[in-house]
Amino acid sequence: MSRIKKIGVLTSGGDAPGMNAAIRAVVRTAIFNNLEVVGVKQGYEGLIKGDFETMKSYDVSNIIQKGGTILCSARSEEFRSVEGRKKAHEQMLAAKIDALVVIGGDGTFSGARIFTQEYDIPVVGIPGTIDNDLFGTDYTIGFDTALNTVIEAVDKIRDTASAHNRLFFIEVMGRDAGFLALRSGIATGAEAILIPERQTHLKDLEKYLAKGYKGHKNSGIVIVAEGDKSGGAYTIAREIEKKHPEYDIRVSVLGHMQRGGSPSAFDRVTASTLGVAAVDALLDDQKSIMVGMVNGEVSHVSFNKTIKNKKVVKDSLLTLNDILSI
Ligand SMILES: Nc1ncnc2c1ncn2[C@@H]1O[C@H](COP(=O)(O)OP(=O)(O)O)[C@@H](O)[C@H]1O
Ligand SMILES: O=P(O)(O)OC[C@H]1O[C@](O)(COP(=O)(O)O)[C@@H](O)[C@@H]1O
Ligand SMILES: [Mg+2]
Repeated sequence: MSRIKKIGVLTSGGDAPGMNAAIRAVVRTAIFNNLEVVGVKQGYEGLIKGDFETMKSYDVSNIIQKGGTILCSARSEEFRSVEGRKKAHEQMLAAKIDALVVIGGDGTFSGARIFTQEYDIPVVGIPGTIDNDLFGTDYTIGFDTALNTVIEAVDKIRDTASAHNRLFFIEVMGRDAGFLALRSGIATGAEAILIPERQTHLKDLEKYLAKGYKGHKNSGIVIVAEGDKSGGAYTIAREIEKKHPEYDIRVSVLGHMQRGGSPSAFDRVTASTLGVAAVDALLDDQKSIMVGMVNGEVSHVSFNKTIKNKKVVKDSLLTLNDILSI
């Protein structure tokens, strides 16, 4: 029999579509198992301030389809300090919260790992980030929705690019990760994809463009991940413009619209599955783990493993785009 009676749930880091579906699943699974559940507002900031709200089943009605997070999210500087985490622990003791479900990305889990090393509190993580950059899960909640949002935007840009015979550099999110750029590039038939995990030389990019955009096509799309080493879409566009004044170049930075919107069916189902799995794991006395999806099944990966290992970008996908973009 688990000793856990009351759990807290929070969302942290960049928000992602499907976080609400995960909150709903955590709250309802906890109640189903006769646990009390409190929502912690604004991620670790709320934990430090004791910003807690008891949640009932009806508090999570009508949220499965909503983007953002009803609990709000934050990037908390204070939680990075020993004092900040001490305050968070004191607030948890005062509210009699025995365990936590944290929904977020790699940073959120790094914070959770340190917290569980300092204090003996069971914490289970649910991967929620549009970046899909977590080792130990094929998908993170929000990635599929963001991907579809990017695709819709790029398709529209392609229409106007074709009408004017233009070359567009489109910047998508991903400070450290190129998964969104890579998949959206393939799905929109981009002429080139630039991601942080690979160095693309200007000469190679010029070659692609000479073959594709200036070869026989009436438009060109280069997808640039925010964190690409070339310095972002504007920088790389300027470099190409200097060498090729004959190209008609435009830049579009998609920005935070990529993080909003109603979650896709895939993200809703993944979020629901992982929300249930997270509470089940706590009831099973597991701690310091992330629940994820591998080959369609729920996986359990230690925070240590998911933090220390880097999810690998498949070379085969880059090769595939090289073949298809000629
Ligand atoms: N090394 C760390 N120690 C303590 N807390 C951390 C650490 N790294 C991240 N965090 C906490 O997790 C929060 C979310 O991390 P961040 O990287 O912004 O987003 P994500 O979880 O989506 O990757 C940070 O604002 C911070 O409060
Ligand atoms: O909203 P902010 O603070 O500008 O952060 C932007 C970053 O957040 C993300 O959207 C999501 O990153 P995290 O999930 O790691 O928080 C990145 O793709 C992007 O680089
Ligand atoms: Mg992150």
